Amino acid sequence: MTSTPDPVPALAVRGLAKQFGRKTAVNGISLEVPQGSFYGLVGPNGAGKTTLLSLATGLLRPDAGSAWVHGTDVWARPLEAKRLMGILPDGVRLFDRLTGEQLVTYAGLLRGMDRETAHSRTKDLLAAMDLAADAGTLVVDYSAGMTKKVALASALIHAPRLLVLDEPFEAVDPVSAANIRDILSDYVAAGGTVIVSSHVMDLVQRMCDHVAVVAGGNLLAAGTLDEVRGDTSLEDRFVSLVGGRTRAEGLEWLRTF
Ligand SMILES: Nc1ncnc2c1ncn2[C@@H]1O[C@H](COP(=O)(O)OP(=O)(O)OP(=O)(O)O)[C@@H](O)[C@H]1O
Repeated sequence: MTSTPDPVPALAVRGLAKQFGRKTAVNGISLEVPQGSFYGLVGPNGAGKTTLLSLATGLLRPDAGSAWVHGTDVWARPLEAKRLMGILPDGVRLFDRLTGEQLVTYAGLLRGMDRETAHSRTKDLLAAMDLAADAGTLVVDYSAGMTKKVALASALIHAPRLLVLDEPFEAVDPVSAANIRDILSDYVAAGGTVIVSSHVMDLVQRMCDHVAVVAGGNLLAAGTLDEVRGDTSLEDRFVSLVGGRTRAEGLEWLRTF
């Protein structure tokens, strides 16, 4: 017996747009993220990646457009949609006067988990993130990379079907990053879907099977990794799509010694 693939994308967005004053951060983007994909979102600084992910996950209200998670309208049925998602937002404040252990457990309790399950999953997650020794430390005293990891643990605790991770590897050491990559790969192999935004092309190229390139609030390319990069590297394709390579003219004063 052959099973037919589920045609409902893990995330679908149509015509998402957001303006901040006169700045168009996201300029009517439509995109589909297939179930079971490891999807990379890349773009230069200020491209609109964080804004796009915030609009798509219900953190920021769009001026126009819609988003669906596994067919559930994010803005019409937010509770249902959020139950399906684990989100690692960029730069959002955590309850940092809790210890790492309290914060992750609290995330589980907020998701309606019983205390025992929340405790045991917290223990597993802190060990997987190499934070077990700092479980009792206040999050405010964590380093940037430790904070990123504890936020990721909080996003994973309810075993969501879709993980949306904004710059998950920023400030994370290479050993922890490799451990996190393994966790995410296993999660995708088990049928979960991951969306990561990243500036690190090499990482996206090694980890992701799909990629979207965003610049100036527009979607420049999207598809499987091979469709987007063609026969070049993702980095070369990115530079040719986005442009912006400049010679350091006007900085002659920096070479006067
Ligand atoms: N709250 C805000 N108020 C005003 N402008 C904003 C706000 N958030 C984002 N912007 C602007 O929208 C544009 C897109 O920003 P966004 O943070 O989405 O980019 P990004 O691709 O995530 O960038 P980076 O890779 O540097 O994190 C930028 O020009 C930014 O200055």
